[in-house]
Amino acid sequence: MPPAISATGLRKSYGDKLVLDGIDLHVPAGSVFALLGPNGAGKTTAVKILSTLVTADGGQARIAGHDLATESQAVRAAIGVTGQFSAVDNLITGEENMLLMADLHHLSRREGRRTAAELLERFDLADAAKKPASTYSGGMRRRLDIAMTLVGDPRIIFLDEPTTGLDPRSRHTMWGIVRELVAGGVTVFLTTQYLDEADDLADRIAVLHDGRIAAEGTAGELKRLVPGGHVRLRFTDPAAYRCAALALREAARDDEALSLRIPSDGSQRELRSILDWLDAAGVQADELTVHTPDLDDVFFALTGGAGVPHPSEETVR
Ligand SMILES: Nc1ncnc2c1ncn2[C@@H]1O[C@H](COP(=O)(O)OP(=O)(O)OP(=O)(O)O)[C@@H](O)[C@H]1O
Repeated sequence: MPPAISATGLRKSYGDKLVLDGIDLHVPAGSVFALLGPNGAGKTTAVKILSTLVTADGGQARIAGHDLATESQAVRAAIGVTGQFSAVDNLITGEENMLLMADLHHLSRREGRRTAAELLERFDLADAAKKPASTYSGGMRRRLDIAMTLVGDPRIIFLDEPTTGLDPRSRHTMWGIVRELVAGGVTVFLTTQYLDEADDLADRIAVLHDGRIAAEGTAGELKRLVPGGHVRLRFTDPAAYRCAALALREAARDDEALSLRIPSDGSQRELRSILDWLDAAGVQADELTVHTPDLDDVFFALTGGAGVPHPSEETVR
């Protein structure tokens, strides 16, 4: 099977603003690929190019085995796109939107009704089917958008920031939808600004920064790129803290918080040696936290941003 997407050297400028400065992408069929980047990084531009909506200034790409430049019709037939440039018409009902899509795909009236009903049901929109799309919540609208895309039974789906602006429950619903699509053999190319989303959903992740792919790999591979693993010991007794700080010379001190940060890969061996040392010195730490690098570390290391708080720490008391 050809890769779902393979692109080399994609370039795009708007006026004198260089948005994509030669990016390579390779997405195996049946996988989830996340293009990760902050606002304005060029994610939407990449999606628009790969889905034939915008022409690249340079580079080549094949989508589902078809050349993007010379076989754009075949590319269009193989893909579905949903995202910031949503296809949902707010003035008509969810069902009417679906039937319009069915018409566009030349389904018979009967087939169109059946497909529409099936998809509306699948995306939990059956109850709202007869209401105008303008009354839908953000989550419902995204679900309708995806349902409309699926009318054409695409093998590759582009989801441009599928969860931006959604509440946590709708985000998780959307993640479930992506997993279902992939279980059905669809390839998903998604863009996101959320590290947890890429971590959770994607087989491979590319970080877009300054118009280039700053790094690409599995979440695990990316996390191994950056240092940042450490063990943090927290004390409530200032004397115990001082005693530990004097002995553990490699530790970074935070005198105010009475905490020590020791570089560590978080392995059992290293944890044991820290605990052994504490025991031998008769020092009692009140809290021990193991921090392994997460995608935040990767992202900020690659894009030069400042650190952010880490919700993924595991605390042992
Ligand atoms: N049609 C256009 N004309 C001029 N500039 C554009 C056009 N489309 C995008 N840009 C610019 O290109 C840059 C990348 O935009 P793009 O929408 O691809 O970013 P993005 O990563 O998808 O960000 P966002 O999350 O905000 O959508 C931005 O600076 C944007 O202002």
